[in-house]
Amino acid sequence: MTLNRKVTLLFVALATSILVALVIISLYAFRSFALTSSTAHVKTAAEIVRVHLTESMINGTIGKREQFLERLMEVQGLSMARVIRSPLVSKQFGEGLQREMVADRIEAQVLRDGQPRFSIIDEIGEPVFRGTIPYIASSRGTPNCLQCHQVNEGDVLGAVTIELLLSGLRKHAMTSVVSIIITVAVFSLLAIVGARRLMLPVGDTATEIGEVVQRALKGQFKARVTQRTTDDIGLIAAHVNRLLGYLEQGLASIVERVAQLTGRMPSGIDNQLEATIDMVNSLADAATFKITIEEDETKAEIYDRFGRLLTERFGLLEYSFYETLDNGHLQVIAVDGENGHGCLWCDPQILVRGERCRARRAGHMVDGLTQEHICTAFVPDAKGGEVRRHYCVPIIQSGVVGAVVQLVTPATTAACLALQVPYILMFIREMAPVLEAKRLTETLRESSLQDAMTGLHNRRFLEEYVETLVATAKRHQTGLAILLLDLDYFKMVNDTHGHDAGDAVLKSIAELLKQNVRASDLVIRFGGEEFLILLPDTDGAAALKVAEKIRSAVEQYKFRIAGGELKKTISVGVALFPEDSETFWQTLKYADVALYRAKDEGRNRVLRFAPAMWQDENGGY
Ligand SMILES: Nc1nc2c(ncn2[C@@H]2O[C@H](COP(=O)(O)OP(=O)(O)OP(=O)(O)O)[C@@H](O)[C@H]2O)c(=O)[nH]1
Repeated sequence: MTLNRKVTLLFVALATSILVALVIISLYAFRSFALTSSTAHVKTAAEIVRVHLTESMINGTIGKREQFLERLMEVQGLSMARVIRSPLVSKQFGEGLQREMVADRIEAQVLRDGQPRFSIIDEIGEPVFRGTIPYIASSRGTPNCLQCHQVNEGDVLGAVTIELLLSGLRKHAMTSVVSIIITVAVFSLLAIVGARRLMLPVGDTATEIGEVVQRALKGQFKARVTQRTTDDIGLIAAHVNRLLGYLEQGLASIVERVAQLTGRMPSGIDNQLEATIDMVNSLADAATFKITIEEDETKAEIYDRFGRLLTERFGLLEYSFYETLDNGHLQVIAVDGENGHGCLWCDPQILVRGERCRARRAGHMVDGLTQEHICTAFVPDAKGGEVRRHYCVPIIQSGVVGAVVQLVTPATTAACLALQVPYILMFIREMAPVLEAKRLTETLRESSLQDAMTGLHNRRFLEEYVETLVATAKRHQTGLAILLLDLDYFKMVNDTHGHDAGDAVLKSIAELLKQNVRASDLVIRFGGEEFLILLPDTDGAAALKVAEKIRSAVEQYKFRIAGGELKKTISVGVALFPEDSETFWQTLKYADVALYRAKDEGRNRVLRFAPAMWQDENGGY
């Protein structure tokens, strides 16, 4: 029920109750008034009759009392007046007139007990007030009753019965009640109309707020509430509109950011807000996923984890992962959660002729969910039973298709997978650079990109990997910290303890450096006793912390050499890409400048590059 209707009903109920109460109170008041005034009138009339009868007795005209009583009947409003004798008076003066005999039970009772009786009787629709009042013998005054009557003080001499017509009084009462009803009804009506006019904007505003909130719950913040008044209700409407505007802008900017990050606008069938929240959650989960796989040791581990994610999070049981080999052939990595499986969902020819794979050839997504026969290499009935559909995603590594993820689903659930594809792509996007890094790392193990003595990456590795590193930092819009480290007075080790001792120290240092950074960070032997550490996704403060941790670890470390132990210190120069320079190599140069400033300032310290250092180095520029 609307607020307006409720208020109307309340007012109608109140007005009706007031009306009923007023009618009851008025009728009761009129009845009380009628009884009181009629009793007084009857008593007065009875006294007049008594006085007249007494006078008539004294004057000897008592025989003409009947005429008096008949004339009395002509008094307006008096319908009956009758005098009756008590047995005591009849005994002294005889029975009297016929009409002076006791006429009914009330008169008999009054003569018996000397108490007056009053009542209202309805005579054929005419309300009548009747009173029967006794005449009691009294010796007070002159003349008095006992002078003529042979009775005792207090005896009942007779009674008078008088009836008054109440129809006039009733008519007045009814007229008054009707006037009250009409007045109250008119005022109530005015009050209801006024209240409805007051409540109308409240009710309408409340209804509109309800509607816009319903829409907001579905992610639609465009609707606004009409501001009908300038009072509190108008203010509520204005506040709700401001809130909606804020939410609309907020959602728009989140949608834009999500679109930037995912390359896709979040679009729910009927709730864009929920779709956006889903995508933001997935982005966060994908970022967590990336952190996890960065710490995985091998590519196989990463593929395995991704396969489990497809099954557990997206309910996808059928899929294939392929990798491009150096000779351009494809290799099956996993099929439906199993490694070492042959080619199942594609023509095995793709393994020896990579171009046969459409995703590998084209370098973009192949949507077999909406375009059923888009790829002829796909085998839709590989497992028998229901025909399958597929969606293939190429993973670009160093500018070429390094791997292909093939998602497979029964044709009946193709639409469902199509809805999940954007979310799966977020995970693939995060996985791609990690896979590439792992791939490079794995290749490195048997390649010349590794320093033979320490097992660390070497300068050549850096030259090959730097492009990917820089692209990832730019895409993620995060800082890449560069730490250039150089052992202090290392020459002395060789000179004092021999070259082998120097080698042992360098190996220990390499281990120490690896232990003090994350698995996803890169430790490179940059020169003889010079090391480079690259910290992705790291800002200046965090980089200085890591550098200080390493410096302190080296300072405290006891290097074992033939014939004993020795202690060394290290100096560290820190620079940040792209904060310090837009090119990686210039940033590295800046780290070098900071390192040699650290050496100048006494060694065994960490120095963050500052532009002033570069100006000092270059004579003020
Ligand atoms: N044992 C050993 N020594 C090396 C290797 N590579 C470089 N060195 C030596 O490291 C020393 C580097 O010395 P310098 O560059 O003069 O500097 P430093 O003695 O470390 O003094 P700082 O000014 O503190 O750097 C040289 O004596 C090199 O021969 C190596 O692979 N093994």
